[in-house]
Order: sequence, then structure tokens, then C-alpha cells
Amino acid sequence: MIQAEQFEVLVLGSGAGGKLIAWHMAQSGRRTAVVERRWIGGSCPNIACMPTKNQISSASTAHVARHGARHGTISGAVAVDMALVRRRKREMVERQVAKHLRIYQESGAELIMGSGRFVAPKTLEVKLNDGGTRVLAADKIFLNVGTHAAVPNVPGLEAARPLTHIEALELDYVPKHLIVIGGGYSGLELAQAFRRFGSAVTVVESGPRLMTREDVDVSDEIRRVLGDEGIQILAGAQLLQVGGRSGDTVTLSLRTPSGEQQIDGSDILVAAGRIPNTAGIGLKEAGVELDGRGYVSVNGRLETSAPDVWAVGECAGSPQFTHISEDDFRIIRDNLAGGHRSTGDRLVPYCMFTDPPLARVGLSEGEAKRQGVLARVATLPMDSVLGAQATDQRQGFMKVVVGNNDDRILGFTMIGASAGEVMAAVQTAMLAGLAYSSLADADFAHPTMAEGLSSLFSSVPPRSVPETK
Ligand SMILES: Cc1cc2nc3c(=O)[nH]c(=O)nc-3n(C[C@H](O)[C@H](O)[C@H](O)COP(=O)(O)OP(=O)(O)OC[C@H]3O[C@@H](n4cnc5c(N)ncnc54)[C@H](O)[C@@H]3O)c2cc1C
Ligand SMILES: NC(=O)c1ccc[n+]([C@@H]2O[C@H](COP(=O)([O-])OP(=O)(O)OC[C@H]3O[C@@H](n4cnc5c(N)ncnc54)[C@H](O)[C@@H]3O)[C@@H](O)[C@H]2O)c1
Repeated sequence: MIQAEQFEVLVLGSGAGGKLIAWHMAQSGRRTAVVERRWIGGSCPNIACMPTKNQISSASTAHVARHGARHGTISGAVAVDMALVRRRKREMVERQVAKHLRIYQESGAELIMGSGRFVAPKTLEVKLNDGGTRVLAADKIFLNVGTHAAVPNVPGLEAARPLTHIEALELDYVPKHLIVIGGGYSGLELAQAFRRFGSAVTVVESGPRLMTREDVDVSDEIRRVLGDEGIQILAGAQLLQVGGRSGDTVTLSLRTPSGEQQIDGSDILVAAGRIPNTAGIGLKEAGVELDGRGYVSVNGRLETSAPDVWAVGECAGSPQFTHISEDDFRIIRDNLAGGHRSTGDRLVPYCMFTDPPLARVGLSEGEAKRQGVLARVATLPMDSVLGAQATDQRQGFMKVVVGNNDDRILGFTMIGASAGEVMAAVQTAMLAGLAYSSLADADFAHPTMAEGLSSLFSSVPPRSVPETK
């Protein structure tokens, strides 16, 4: 075997957490290398968060243009040129990649473009993208290899060559009828975007409802919003068979609560969850154990079963968001500096960028019930928020879960305009440990969406007294 080049820090995969670890370690004077097989900066800027939001904003422009007359702006017929949509997205991605390359250079971390595989504990063999092999060893190893889209094992589906988010973001045409498999975050964001570009869209969800992690009222409202835009939703639908080829014509056979049915379409997008990129990279040889679903087993400090090997982001089973992968970095950084941080101690906020968006932090009503937490719940329709009335963005609602034994805010959910930003205000209050009454009495600027928080928190019911026997 080739003599290993010795580093102090090696990062496999340049995702959100991994690149921050690399830059931090290199800036602290440690000899650091990052091995990345394709995406400089990882999924977020190349094929996930940022390009989807870029295309969602293009789709929103098409939507506004089409409905301009409602606002008093009369324009001609609206046409969408997907080649231009794609060009705008590609330019954004190019700017992100250039920025990443600049930071790599400034930090002193070496970026090695190639596929890495462990050949011994803390030793990686890298097949370089431009030919040749390097063997690298390090004192500390960080895994940040991410996940890829799962293609459900359904007869004919793989042969139909369905789109994943990666190909969907590269289309230069508007699909005539896009069938989206999966009613979760990726599926719904892209379903609405393509509907607004001009596709007929059907969402096929195997679970009983969309966004099954959310409360039923939340799922129902999302379904109503998307349904009003003409998206067909088939929930509780079991995909039995697929015929044809995506990009041409496809036929899907489904078992739905109302019986078996066939749907014909032009393109298929799979958005049915993720599979960790942990197979075939020698983790066994490295002494790194996986859990039953193929994610790297880690403790709350993100330490793996192998000494001096950590895992961050999606491959470590962390909630699948960029800001969480980044927070994984902070936990490791602080613990290496003598801290005692754990992944169990953090709030996990998220925002699905449909229009209106869905944002949540902390417990939902259902989660509180399932965990046996005695809680009070208040709900406020967006229709009664003056900012929403003024701008006629009246869909959705806010919902808060407050502890019954104390006045702590346990969770907040919102579907509505600026939901992500309003959630951040509640999240800040939760981080500060404020009682809900502080927000009820807060004087929010009028007419912002956040102004609704005072009405929402003012309607939290009084504590209930547990029945005595
Ligand atoms: C369509 C879509 C939209 C999303 N939108 C959002 C959003 O709006 N907000 C949000 O917070 N999250 C969003 N997410 C989730 C978010 O993209 C991820 O959680 C985030 O990018 C963190 O990923 P990560 O750090 O785990 O790894 P990644 O960023 O996926 O990085 C892993 C890297 O490892 C590389 N790699 C894998 N194996 C090897 C190997 N053997 N050798 C070398 N390199 C390797 C891969 O090429 C990749 O670049 C979205 C996801 C998808 C799919
Ligand atoms: N705005 C954001 O933050 C954002 C956007 C996109 C993705 N993400 C992250 O990426 C992750 C992956 O996204 P995703 O949408 O692929 O996964 P997901 O887990 O959010 O949703 C997948 C959906 O597909 C359904 N499904 C699974 N198999 C199916 C089948 N055979 N037929 C029909 N439906 C099926 C599941 O029931 C589920 O509802 C998300 O969980 C999220 O953490 C975040």
C-alpha cells in the first residue's frame, strides 16, 4: 500500500458541518484536508436548499405575474422559460461554489476532489476525480457524507428513470404532468413550484396525510392550500407498479382508500425520503458502527464507536436540515474545547418553503400528548392577523403549545406568510426561557405578521387543575 500522508484532521464529505469543522481546524493551525467527490460545499448550495429556494422564487414570480390582475397590475400572457429559470439557478450555485473555494484557500484547509473509502482505522484511500489515488491518515476524522434520495422498491419505478431533486432542478422544460412520489418537505416544495411553472401536478403519499410529522390540522391546511392551486393529492396511496419512462409518458397503478386506480403523467419525481451514503466506504474496516437504518451510530457528542472519529449531519442521523448539520459542528467544536454539549439539548426549528410556508420549533400538540406532557394549546387563524388582512395573505394559522405546570413555551407551529421569521421570534423567547405571558404583553410592530403573537399568546387557556380522586 502507498505510504499514507499524515494529517491532523481529515473530513470525509464537504457538507454543512464538515466544511465548518475543516475551516475551523485549519484556521486553528491544524493540518487539515477535506475529501469531496462532487459538490463543493455539499448538498445545500448545489442541489438542495439554495437551488430549490431559487427555483421556488422563480415559480413565485410566475404565480404573481399570472395573478397580477388581482392586485391591479394587468400584464399579457405569462410564459415560463425553464432554460432561463435554470440559468438563474446555475449562476447562484456558481457564486456559492466560488465563495467556498475562496474560503478553503483562505482557511488553509486542503480540498481534495475524489471518492474516499476507509482501508484501515483512521486511514482513507481517495480515488481522485482527475485520476490517481492518495492515501491519507489523520489523528482526528470527521464523517459528513450525507444522504441520497431513496427510490422506493416498486416494480417499474427504477426502470422509469424518475427524477430526483437533482434532475428536477436541471430541467429545461415544464413537465406536462408531474407525478410527485412523497408528500414531505422536498415533494411539496417542488410540487407547488412546478404547478406554478405550469405543470399539472399529482402528489402520491403513502402515509395517511401530507407531512405526517405534523398535527392533523396542520396537514389539512397544507392540503387545502395546495389543493386550491390545483394540485391533486392522493394520500394513503400505495404505489403498486409503474410503466413507461419519465420525461415521456408514465402510468402509475395505485391502491388508494377509494380503490385501485391508474394515473397517467409525463414525469415522475421521487421525494420519498433519504438513504445515508454510508455503504461501501469501509466503515467496518474503520471500526465505525452503523444503526439498523445504515446511519452512523453516534452518542449525544456525535462520537462514533471508533476512537477519534466523529460523524455530523444527515449521515449521523441528525435531523435533516442544514442548520442542524452546522450545529453539529458547534457541538463538536465546543466539546473539543472542554465543553459538555449534547445534541439532546437543542431546539430544532425548521421551515418548509411552500407559499405560505410552514414553520415549527419545539413540540407539536400531538407530540406533547404522545410524550405525556400536560400542555395548553392556543390557535389563531392568520385571517385575524391585521398584517395578513392588509396584504390579503390570509391562509394558515399559528399554534402554540405551553406547559401546564409552568408557563414555558414548549412549541410553536405556523402556516402563513413570513412563518419562518415569526417562528424565529418565538424560538428566541424559548431560548431565553421567557414565560408565554411576556409575548402576550409584548408590543409588536403593526402591521407585521409577528403582531399576531400577542393575540395568540393572550388566548392561551388558564392552567387546568389535575382532577383529584
Ligand atoms: C431538495 C432538498 C431541499 C432541501 N431544503 C432544505 C432547506 O430549505 N433547509 C434546510 O435546512 N435543509 C434543507 N434540506 C436538507 C439539507 O440539504 C441537508 O440537511 C444539509 O445539506 C446537510 O447535509 P449534510 O451536512 O449532512 O451533508 P451534505 O451537504 O449532503 O454533504 C455530504 C457530502 O459528502 C459527499 N460524499 C458522500 N460520500 C462521499 C465519499 N465517499 N467521498 C467523498 N465525498 C463523499 C457528497 O458528495 C456531499 O457533498 C434539503 C434537502 C433536499 C434534498
Ligand atoms: N425546507 C426544508 O427544510 C427542507 C426541504 C426539503 C427537504 N428537507 C429535508 O430533507 C429530508 C428529506 O426530504 P423528503 O421530502 O425526501 O423526505 P420526507 O421524509 O420529508 O418525506 C418523504 C415522504 O414520502 C413518503 N413516502 C415514502 N415512501 C413512499 C412511497 N413508496 N410512496 C409514496 N410516498 C412515500 C413518506 O411517507 C413521507 O411523507 C426532509 O425530511 C427534510 O429534513 C428540508
